[in-house]
Amino acid sequence: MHIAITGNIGAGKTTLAELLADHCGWEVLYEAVEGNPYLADFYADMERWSFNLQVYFLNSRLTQVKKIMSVLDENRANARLGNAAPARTMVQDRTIYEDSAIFARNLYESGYMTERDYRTYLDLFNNMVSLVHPPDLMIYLRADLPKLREQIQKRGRSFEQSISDAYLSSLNRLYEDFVASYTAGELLILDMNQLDFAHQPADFNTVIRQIKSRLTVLDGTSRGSFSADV
Ligand SMILES: Nc1ncnc2c1ncn2[C@@H]1O[C@H](COP(=O)(O)OP(=O)(O)OP(=O)(O)O)[C@@H](O)[C@H]1O
Repeated sequence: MHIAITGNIGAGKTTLAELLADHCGWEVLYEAVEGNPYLADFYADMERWSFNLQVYFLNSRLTQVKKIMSVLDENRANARLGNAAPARTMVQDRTIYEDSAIFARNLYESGYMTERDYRTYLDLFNNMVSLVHPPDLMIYLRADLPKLREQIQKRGRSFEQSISDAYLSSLNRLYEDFVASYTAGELLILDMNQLDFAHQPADFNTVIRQIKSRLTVLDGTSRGSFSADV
């Protein structure tokens, strides 16, 4: 099973992924911030570094997807052979779809990426995404601006403190568009303005119940596909 957590900067994806790993024994593929050679430069000068960062993220996301595909292949082979090994569930902290439909699109629409670079990026994205299966379940963490701000401040990464309200709001608008038209797989929306699963066990139980009920309806459903246009 492949589960993805999607949402704006500071929405709580990493926290949820960690809790799911602890509670359900699922394996998480995190978005590596340490070691990202462009992120700090990008926040200091988006126009200069937008294309470089997007290519970097595309590649790292494809690496994750290849790992997930190999685990799912292994699950299927074990099931075919009647092997008793339990099927592994992989949790992905942000998807390749968000890089294109939200971050790259926002940079292009805000004038931080040229049309030439954006078209090249989309060609690369569409080529890559044709090899990718959507997750079985996508969990969208919806959070308003004050919530995102609070989280970004609390975690205190220095290069993220310069992120503007306008940037976060544009991303939120694109996230809402993305989720409204997402039909490639099962989708669960969690309202992070109301839920505090990191500190309230009752909230975490509610989330777990909702995830489990979505997973039970998955049997027998077919998967969709995804591509992007300028
Ligand atoms: N395609 C992208 N383009 C620009 N910035 C990106 C892209 N993907 C990720 N980022 C940035 O990389 C950093 C990743 O941080 P992290 O993995 O902690 O995620 P996050 O979005 O802050 O999630 P959360 O707080 O919900 O766990 C953030 O600053 C995020 O905005």
